[in-house]
Amino acid sequence: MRAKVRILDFYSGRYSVLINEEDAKEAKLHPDDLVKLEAGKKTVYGSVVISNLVERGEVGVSRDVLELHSFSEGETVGVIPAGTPESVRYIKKKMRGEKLRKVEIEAIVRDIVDRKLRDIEISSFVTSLEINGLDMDEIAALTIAMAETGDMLDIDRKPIMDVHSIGGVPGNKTNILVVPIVAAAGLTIPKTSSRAITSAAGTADVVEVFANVSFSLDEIKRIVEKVGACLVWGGALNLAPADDITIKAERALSIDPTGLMLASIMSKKYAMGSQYVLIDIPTGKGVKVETVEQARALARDFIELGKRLGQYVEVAITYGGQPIGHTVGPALEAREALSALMTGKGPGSLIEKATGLAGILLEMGGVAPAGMGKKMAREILESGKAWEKMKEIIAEQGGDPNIKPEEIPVGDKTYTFTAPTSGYVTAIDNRAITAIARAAGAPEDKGAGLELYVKVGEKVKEGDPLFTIHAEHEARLDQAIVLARRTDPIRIEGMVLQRIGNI
Ligand SMILES: O=P(O)(O)OC[C@H]1O[C@H](OP(=O)(O)O)[C@H](O)[C@@H]1O
Ligand SMILES: O=c1cc[nH]c(=O)[nH]1
Repeated sequence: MRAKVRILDFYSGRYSVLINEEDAKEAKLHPDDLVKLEAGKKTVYGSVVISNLVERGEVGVSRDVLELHSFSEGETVGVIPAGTPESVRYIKKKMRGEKLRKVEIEAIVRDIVDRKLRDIEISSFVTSLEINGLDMDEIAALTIAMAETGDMLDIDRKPIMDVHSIGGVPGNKTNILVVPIVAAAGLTIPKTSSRAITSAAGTADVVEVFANVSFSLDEIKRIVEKVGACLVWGGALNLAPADDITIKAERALSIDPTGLMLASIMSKKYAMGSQYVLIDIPTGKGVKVETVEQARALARDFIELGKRLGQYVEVAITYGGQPIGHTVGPALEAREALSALMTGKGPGSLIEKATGLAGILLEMGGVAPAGMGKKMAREILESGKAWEKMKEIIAEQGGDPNIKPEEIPVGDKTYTFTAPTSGYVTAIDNRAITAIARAAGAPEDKGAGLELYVKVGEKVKEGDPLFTIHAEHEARLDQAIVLARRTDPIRIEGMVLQRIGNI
């Protein structure tokens, strides 16, 4: 059928195409059927919503659809039932645990990018990868398909360095320090990050507190050519565009299937033209990788995938047994990261990890002799050169380089938990900390999160503060308090852990 476009002022979080009830009956269209809107050479896919909000002969498009193509009011378009895409058959094949061929993976990625696959099918794909996994041939095919369905950055500088964490550990603002340290040493590092996947704040969510993170590829090229670095959100670019779409499904399920994680990270690095890549694998209880053996196996996969893509990859297995630094949540983490850059001082875990990772990159990039990278990274941080570089990045990304970290607003609805007894902190539950920060509203509410006052091994007295929850709304604070009471995320014990009787 042909119909006139009516622009409807709503976002539905999906690509909604409204069809009048009578028209739908005649065209045998049902709710959630996939339809193709054809306007000249441009084709857009969306899901049918049957509604008399539109007249007969009209097709209503939501604001989401307009993001794919700027239809004009009254424009005549073809509305064509699209049927089930062939790629759904391949998703089912993966559900049965079968290996996918390269062409099948390419078809799935193309259909994700073209929005031919709906949320339910994308969630099924992500779930099938969580359950049945991918082998290295499939991962390489997925990585290349994800990169090649988008744009590629071409920066005329060498070497191009990059760093990426697999995430999972709460408070991981580390790369906000690593990038300016490495760039201050004269290396080029165009860093893209995703938003939170399983955590309460991805690096892009944190940087967005004090600078813009959404740029076009041309703008990124300009920023990186000028200051040697950026800290931007990969999802804003047409860079590996399937990534941000699958991440939405992952975030909703709070899962990050290993094969998809490899492809997600490495497709972004490939598309940015990165030649030397450092991968951070936080390892410990309650994060994505719990044992050093698992971390080593994953490291080998990253290195092998890098070889197939023509990239030199090194991996750092880092301690992830408790949160990094003392803050969790976008604004609180932004305060901590900026203050560490500004003063060269901060929590041991943050400084130690950031200078350790930056040091490896300085050695990989050939500006520090072997074994001297960490020392050089620390000098760059303590001398204020990293902060000067960070100010340049902030200014280029539209933020205020004179920002005062302590003035960044954080959630003013607060509640502090105290030690119920004297003893030692024997464990901090990563998963519970993340869940509490998310219950408080992070990452969407930038001011929500947690401030932690203790680390594992520290001695506390009864009544000492353990952590404060920050929220922007009372209701979210209440939810977070209930969860914190239920999960008891900081374990305090005396030196005698258990008494075993003589029976
Ligand atoms: O912890 P979760 O949310 O699972 O993982 C997502 C985070 O991990 C990576 O960190 P980085 O950008 O390398 O610093 C991603 O880009 C993102 O910021
Ligand atoms: O960018 C990232 C980081 C972690 N996991 C992913 O899937 N992508």
